[in-house]
Amino acid sequence: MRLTNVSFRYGRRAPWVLRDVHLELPDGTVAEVAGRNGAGKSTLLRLLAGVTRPARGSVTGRPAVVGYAPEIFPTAQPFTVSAYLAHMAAVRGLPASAADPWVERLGMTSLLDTPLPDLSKGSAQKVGLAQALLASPGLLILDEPFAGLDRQSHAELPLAVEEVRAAGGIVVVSDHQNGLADLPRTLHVAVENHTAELRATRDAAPREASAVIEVRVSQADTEVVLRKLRAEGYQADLREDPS
Ligand SMILES: Nc1ncnc2c1ncn2[C@@H]1O[C@H](COP(=O)(O)OP(=O)(O)OP(=O)(O)O)[C@@H](O)[C@H]1O
Repeated sequence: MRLTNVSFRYGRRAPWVLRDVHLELPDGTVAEVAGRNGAGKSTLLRLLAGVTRPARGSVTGRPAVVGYAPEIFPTAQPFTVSAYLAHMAAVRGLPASAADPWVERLGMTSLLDTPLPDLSKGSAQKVGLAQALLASPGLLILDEPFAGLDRQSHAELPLAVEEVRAAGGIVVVSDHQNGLADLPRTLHVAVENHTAELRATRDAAPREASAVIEVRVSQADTEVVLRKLRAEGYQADLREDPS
């Protein structure tokens, strides 16, 4: 996906927020967007997501399915959580059950009958994440996704990000909370002086000397065990049973 000469301002006489941005994001990458407050991170994320169109320049190669979770989820909508997620699935031509795995992984089952305006900030954040993830996006844009999240969803989100990346997708995240610090192969995008630039790749912090432990589990438990280990920050891989 590529931004070519992209410029944007909020109104014809407003100052430019971004000018002549050139940015290339290869498939299968996670890009972390950083910059001071007001630098234009959220604006860049909206341009990438296609929610906002550039005043000048072009965005090409955007994957067909885009999931976008804004910094603040708009709760002033006349839906319960389940009705909202079913609606968002239907908009994407999917059955309501498409949201089920995310309802479970983000620990939202008890919220399903809650009207959106009654949600706490953290719960609203989860609904925003679930609607962004439910269609298996090829481009996932997350604006400060860790703010206000509880422990379960805080642990689950890096796994979700890694799944999108591993499937060849692009993930772009602004993340003051550093919730993705352990993910390898993260690109770093600096937003400053009205532009956005790729900086050196930040690899995950080098690990201390490591060891491999073999754990045998029943076929049915593999997904659960892998997820738990990864949530704890371990590198866990599935190996065919040679016996
Ligand atoms: N809807 C809007 N109308 C007018 N100006 C806006 C609008 N949204 C953002 N801006 C302005 O554009 C600039 C960039 O804002 P943006 O929200 O993209 O920055 P940010 O880096 O995400 O900031 P923060 O870290 O505080 O979230 C700021 O000067 C902001 O005031």
